Amino acid sequence: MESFTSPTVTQRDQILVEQQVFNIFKTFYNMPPSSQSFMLELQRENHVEYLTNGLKQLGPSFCVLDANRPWICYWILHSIALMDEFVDPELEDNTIDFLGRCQDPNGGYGGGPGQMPHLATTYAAVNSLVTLGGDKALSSINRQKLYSFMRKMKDASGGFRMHDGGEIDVRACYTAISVASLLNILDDELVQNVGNYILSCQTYEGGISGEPGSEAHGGYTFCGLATMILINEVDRLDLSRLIDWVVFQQGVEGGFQGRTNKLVDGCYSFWQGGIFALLKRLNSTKGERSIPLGGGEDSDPESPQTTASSDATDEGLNEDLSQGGSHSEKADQHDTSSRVNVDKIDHNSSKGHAKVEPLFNSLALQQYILLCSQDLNGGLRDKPGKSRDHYHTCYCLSGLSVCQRSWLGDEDSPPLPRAVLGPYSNLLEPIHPLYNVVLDRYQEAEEFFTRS
Ligand SMILES: CC(C)=CCC/C(C)=C/CC/C(C)=C/COP(=O)(O)OP(=O)(O)O
Ligand SMILES: [Zn+2]
Repeated sequence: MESFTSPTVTQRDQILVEQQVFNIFKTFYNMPPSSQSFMLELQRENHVEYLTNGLKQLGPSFCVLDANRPWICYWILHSIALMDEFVDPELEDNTIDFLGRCQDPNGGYGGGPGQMPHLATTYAAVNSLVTLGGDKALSSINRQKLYSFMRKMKDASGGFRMHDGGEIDVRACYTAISVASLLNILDDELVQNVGNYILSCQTYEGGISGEPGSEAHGGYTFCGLATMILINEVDRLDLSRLIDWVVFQQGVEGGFQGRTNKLVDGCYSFWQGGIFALLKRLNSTKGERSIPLGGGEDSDPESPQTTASSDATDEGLNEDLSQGGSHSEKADQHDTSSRVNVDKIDHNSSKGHAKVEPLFNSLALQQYILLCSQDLNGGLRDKPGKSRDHYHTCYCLSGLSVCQRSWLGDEDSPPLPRAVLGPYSNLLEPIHPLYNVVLDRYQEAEEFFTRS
């Protein structure tokens, strides 16, 4: 992965994007209601066609982004799953076989058949197989070898290397810990000192950088926060400053920027939006941790004020960007007693949820995704003027799913229609925010890897 070298944007770049976006909004608001409904509609059929065509091209002759083919599988399969669609059985079979050929005999997955195993493509391949689901896909993963690959990637400092001789960064920590957790092979050896590494990457701004001394960035903040939750050390982070940082990354356009003074981009709908989904669920984790989020003094999950409200309030949905009241208190001491991931976010429990108000403007983000990032012919993009691609399609849709549920206290009930911008048919499948896989696919995998 390249280091971030693109310069801070000039005021002119910023004004140009704002103008472009506001022109889109102006045109939209001047349209008759029937055309407005069309503009806000998720063009499911076109997206599925664009994605399915992409998947069909993944053969030996597919050379574009050659070292990224498991990623292309994941971006496409996850996007299709978010829309509750399926790929046909032959294509599914071919994809499982293809990923099998990317699996290294000594564990882990490379960017294509015969390529050196890499933690990022391992994460993409595993998430792809979990998304496909079923015995053939899930049992194709050699978990024993994968575990030994991960041990080889573990550095004495506690961090992980992306590949043999590769860079150590927060991405590597997240991809290793996420995969190990999902496959039920996470243990003390893998976890050791990861928390210290992530902690050393939280910057003065409150967000998390890719490596110590770099700039806070949404992609790394998501990775760092998810990792800390998975290893049960989240309360070591300064969550209050992290929240302050992330709420200020939402632009006037409604979309998120990845870092301070940069342009908004559709993919941060998930990298930044997913952070809110993680924070929202911290109060519903099993165990003793309870972090008050936007509920101020209502930190007791059993108290009447904080008992889950299964729906959003009218007042709340009409509010503009809600930045919440008091944020988290740092716990006095972190609990490392439970190294293995017993403290996962519990999506099956409807008990103990704090009253939820999003800490970001969920409707404004949905508007940015649908009006500015959506290519009506299929696929989603960074911003107006850019081309659609599978990466942005995946992360815009993942962000949209997060937005649609950002008011839900009880994840088991469907969102209110007014929490979903555009027609209710825009509603996407829920994801597990720690792994970014569709929730029911995660549940199938969890069950499979618990018993096998
Ligand atoms: C699981 C996994 C591998 C996660 C990776 C998360 C991550 C770091 C995402 C951001 C990657 C990206 C394309 C940054 C753009 O930097 P830029 O400088 O071109 O753009 P900017 O101006 O928006 O910062
Ligand atoms: Zn992007």
